[in-house]
Amino acid sequence: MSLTNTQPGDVRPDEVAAPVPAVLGVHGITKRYAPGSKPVLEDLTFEVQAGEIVCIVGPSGIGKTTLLKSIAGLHPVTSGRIEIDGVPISGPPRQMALVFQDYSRSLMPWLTVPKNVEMPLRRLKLGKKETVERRRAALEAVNLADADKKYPWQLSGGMQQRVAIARALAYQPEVLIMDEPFASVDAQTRFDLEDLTLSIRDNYNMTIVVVTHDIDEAVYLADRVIVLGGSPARVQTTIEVDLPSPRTQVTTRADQRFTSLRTEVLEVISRARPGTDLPG
Ligand SMILES: Nc1ncnc2c1ncn2[C@@H]1O[C@H](COP(=O)(O)OP(=O)(O)OP(=O)(O)O)[C@@H](O)[C@H]1O
Repeated sequence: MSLTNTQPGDVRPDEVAAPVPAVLGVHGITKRYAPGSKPVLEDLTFEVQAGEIVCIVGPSGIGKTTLLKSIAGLHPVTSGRIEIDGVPISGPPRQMALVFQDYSRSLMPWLTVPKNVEMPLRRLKLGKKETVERRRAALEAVNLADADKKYPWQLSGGMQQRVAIARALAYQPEVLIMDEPFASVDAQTRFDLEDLTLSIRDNYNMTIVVVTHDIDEAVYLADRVIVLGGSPARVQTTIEVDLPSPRTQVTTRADQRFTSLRTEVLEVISRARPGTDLPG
C-alpha cells in the first residue's frame, strides 16, 4: 500500500532528474601567491554553462590572468574549488585547451604548422588516422588548410594565432580558455578572429572563457560579461548580453543595445578599481 496519495502523471521525488552541473564551476576560490600574503582573488564564484561564451574583464592588475591560470590548473588555489562537469580539478584538466596572447611563444618554430597542431594530441594517444583527421579538420576550420608545408614564422601574426586556435580545436576540448587572445594582431584581423571564435562555439557547441581588455570585444563575443573588481578581486557584476545572433561586426556594433551594454561595462569597470568595492 502506498503511503502517499500520488495521482497519475505526478512526478515521484525519486524520478526528479538531478540538476546537470555547469561545465565550469568556480566556487568561492581564494588565491594567495605566498603564504600569509594578501590574496589576489577572494571568495570568487561563478559558473559557465555548456556552449556559453563568458568574457572576463576588469581593471589592469586585478587578477584576470591569475583567475585563468587557476581555472586551467596551472597553479593551485588557496581555498575553494574549481570543477569541470561537477568534478573538482587538481591540475590541468584534460577537457580544457588554452590560447594565449603570445602565439609566437606558444608555437614551436622548428615544427611545421601541422606538427604544431598535432602536438597536444600526443597526450590523447590517438591512432595515426584520427590524428591526421583532427588536424585536417582543425586547420580547415581556421581557414589554413593550405598551410601544411609552412612553419609558424612564415605566417602573419593573425595566421599564427589561427594555428594556435587550430591546435586547441584539434584537441576537441569541452572548455576553451583564451587569455587576451587577439591583443597582438591588427584591428581587421582581430575582427576576423572574433568571428572565428563565434563560429567555433556555434559549430562545436564549445564552452569558451575569454579574458580581454577590450570592452567592445567582450560585448561582441559574450553571452555574459563578468566584471572583476576590488582588492582582493571578486565578481563585481555579471552583465547578460542579450544581443541577437548571429552577430556580425557591422550590424551588431551598430545596434543601440551594443552601445548601451558597452557603456554599462565601462561604468562598472571604472568603479571597480582595486580598493573600490561596489555595494551589492
Ligand atoms: N607569480 C606571481 N607571484 C606573485 N604575484 C603575482 C604573480 N602573478 C601575478 N601576481 C600578482 O597578482 C596580481 C594580479 O595579476 P594578474 O596578472 O592576474 O592581473 P591581470 O588582471 O591579468 O593584469 P593585466 O590586466 O595587467 O594583464 C598583480 O598584483 C600581480 O603582481
